[in-house]
Amino acid sequence: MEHFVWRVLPLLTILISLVVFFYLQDSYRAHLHPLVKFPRNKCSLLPHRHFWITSKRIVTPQGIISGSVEINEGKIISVIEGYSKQGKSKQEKIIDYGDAVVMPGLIDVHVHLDEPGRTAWEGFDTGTRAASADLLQLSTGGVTTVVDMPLNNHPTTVSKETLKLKLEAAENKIYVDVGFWGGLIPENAHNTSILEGLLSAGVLGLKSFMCSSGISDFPLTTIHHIKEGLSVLAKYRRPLLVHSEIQQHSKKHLELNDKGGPRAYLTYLHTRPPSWEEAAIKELVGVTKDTRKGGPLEGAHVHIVHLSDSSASLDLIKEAKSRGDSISVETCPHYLAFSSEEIPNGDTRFKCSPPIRDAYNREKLWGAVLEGHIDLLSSDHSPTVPQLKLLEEGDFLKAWGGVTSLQFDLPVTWSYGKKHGLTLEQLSLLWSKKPATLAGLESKGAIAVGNHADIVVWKPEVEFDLNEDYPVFLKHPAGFFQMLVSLGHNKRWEVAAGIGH
Ligand SMILES: NC(=O)NC(NC(N)=O)C(=O)[O-]
Ligand SMILES: [Zn+2]
Ligand SMILES: [Zn+2]
Repeated sequence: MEHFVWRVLPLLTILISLVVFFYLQDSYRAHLHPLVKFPRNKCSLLPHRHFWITSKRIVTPQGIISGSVEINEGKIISVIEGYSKQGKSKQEKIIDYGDAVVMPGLIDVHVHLDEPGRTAWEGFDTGTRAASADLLQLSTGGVTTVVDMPLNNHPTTVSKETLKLKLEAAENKIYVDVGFWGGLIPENAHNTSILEGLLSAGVLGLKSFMCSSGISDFPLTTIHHIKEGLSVLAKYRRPLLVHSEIQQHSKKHLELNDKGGPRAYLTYLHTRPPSWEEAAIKELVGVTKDTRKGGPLEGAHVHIVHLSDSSASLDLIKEAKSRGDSISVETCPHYLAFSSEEIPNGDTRFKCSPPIRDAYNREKLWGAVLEGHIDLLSSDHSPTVPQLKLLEEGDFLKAWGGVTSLQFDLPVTWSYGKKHGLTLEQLSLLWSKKPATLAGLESKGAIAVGNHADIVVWKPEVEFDLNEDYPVFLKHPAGFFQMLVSLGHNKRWEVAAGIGH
């Protein structure tokens, strides 16, 4: 790859003293949500148990305030506007962050950590370390909770027994709080006791694919399986997350006769047109009508993961919402950052499903994010071992689909978002409040009294250099930042940044 002169990027800088508070969630409803907990003793940045943090920009549900947040034993016990140090005895621990932004930690509800079974792909240790990132190294991070997907790990998490294997694998290997989705597959869709076993063992909801997942022990479900799953989910008032693509008849000749062949990104793009997403979402909204108040599936919720099509598919979701269906949708930073026109032939790091579409589609996705039609953001961090990405051959049709991005959720969203007018309040809704609501994590997602003190402190206006020794904690660093630089996105921002080099 051509060597770029590394430029300052208007990516946000995480304060050197950035502090992310992780605390044991003792009171967590363990019987329902076995959130695997970040051990307190590992959080050495702030050894205080009772302290105040002050800032001129604290993002709260009531807006941005200048004031203080009081924290005791990992819980927020007061949020005071217009706080002043007067009256505080000197031994009280007050950490003043000036005008840095204090906001709820990010909650990434779509992460594939691949453990047990495929730890070589990621694993709890590197994945959750990247989520929090080693903040003292001026890195990124800011993710205080991740919810792990039931596939790419082996065995897949499709029963209370396999959930137990996951919990055991995660113990003492995590740097942030971790929740879990269970898997809905044909084998358990009609077995109410297996699904109830999963849900009462504490998964936060279920996940299914309407097309091939690329993983043999996680087969696709039809709308009939989905209806069965939703009838159990209604009882627990939990969501079903759906990979919403249904394979349409593929014009084989088109795929391979595209002038670029399998190395051309367009060849891959043409194999998964928006009609795949539209077909799946059309079937789903035919079922979500029953989730309305008083409907036979009231209490169940359908969440469309990683939407890429900003046209017909999004229109179907908007219509369903307007009719009162219990449905929500996410998109991911890679759909908001990149466009098909700029993806180099052979660079299979950009392969994911549904595919990254053109710039017009990306701008429409941004519009939907800013207008609130897209409820939340997630990374869909779906890494694999380098050899399965086929980076040498660059065969988009055979390479593993999935983007490596977990460590970069915040800087990438903000750096592109601020150019589209994204506000800090919107950022906090998209990455904290709404994901907490989807996952049923009532004590997370906002800086509010009684909530967990999961907090990220950062400075949106400051920039940092992106260079080869940038600390990437993911197991396979060929991830987002390298993709950004390989497309020269830094050059475009250089002017915007207006910073000398
Ligand atoms: N098995 C996977 O992780 N697949 C993932 N792959 C992508 N998104 O390309 C996904 O989330 O669908
Ligand atoms: Zn998916
Ligand atoms: Zn995924």
